Amino acid sequence: MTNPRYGAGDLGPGESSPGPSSFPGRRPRRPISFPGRTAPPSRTPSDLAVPQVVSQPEGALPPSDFESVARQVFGDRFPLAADFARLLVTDGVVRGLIGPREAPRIWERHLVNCAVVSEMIPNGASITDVGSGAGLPGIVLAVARPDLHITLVEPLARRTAFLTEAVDALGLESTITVVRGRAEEAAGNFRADIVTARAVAPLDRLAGWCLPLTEVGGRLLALKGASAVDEVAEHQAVVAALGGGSPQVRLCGTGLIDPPTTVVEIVKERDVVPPAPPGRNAGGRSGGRGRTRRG
Ligand SMILES: C[S@@+](CC[C@H](N)C(=O)[O-])C[C@H]1O[C@@H](n2cnc3c(N)ncnc32)[C@H](O)[C@@H]1O
Repeated sequence: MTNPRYGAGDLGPGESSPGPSSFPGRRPRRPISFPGRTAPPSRTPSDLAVPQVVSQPEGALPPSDFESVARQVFGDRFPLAADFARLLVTDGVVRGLIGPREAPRIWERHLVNCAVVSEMIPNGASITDVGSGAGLPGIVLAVARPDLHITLVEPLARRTAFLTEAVDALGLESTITVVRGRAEEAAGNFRADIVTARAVAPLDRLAGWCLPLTEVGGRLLALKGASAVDEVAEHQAVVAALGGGSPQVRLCGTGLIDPPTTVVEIVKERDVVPPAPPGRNAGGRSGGRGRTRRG
């Protein structure tokens, strides 16, 4: 079973470590096909007399007892959500981005679980999704909310290739940008009203990566599992030192999904100059406690 703290994406065999950062993102192109949506085979007149049943891979459509919830959450974008689901349970599984056991629960545990977070996102907001993996929650939010402008930050080439192909296949090029790199390397390159992250890192590390990418007055929305309350208690002093306000635990999708999605919301109150990495102190030797500000 997937650890909710670390999410659906698995660092499986063959995962490469990130190469040099690539800001802005590369967009390798390789077409993704949609099983069940590809051109039908040529038919003979006798074929036409027999109703064709197109079989769907497991998870491509929501379970019947969950379909009304999925339709309610995605509205008229439900068919696009189904395209993404199909992609995740086919290419996503084959390419090791989604565990095969996630397919039957892809809608409830992943798609709808992420989409309900849009309750907390105002119209037209800019979003940076850190550690998108297979596009959770970034692509899901773009599917549910065409008004958003979303940047997906992901260091692993195998995953950015999938993300880029998925964005193209879903026709989301005008609202999503894929950036290959680590969040901490992206600081200074761009900022967003809201930074999302799901199952990426403990809250202290996450705040250190994400608050520099957040506009002052903007928010970090960290999708967490049952650990949320403990993480807030453990890390709120670090969050404050990083310029964040008091972290609040919110629930999204209450009455729709059980359990609702737990989100730790942190308002960025001020900019903080990050400490220098070890070995970069003024004397050029390791062991320094912080950066010397010049000028
Ligand atoms: C467990 S996966 C979660 C993926 C996705 N958010 C989900 O919920 O399924 C963690 C992701 O964070 C990415 N990641 C790890 N360190 C990162 C960093 N410093 N900056 C950005 N992404 C990072 C990993 O490459 C991986 O795709």
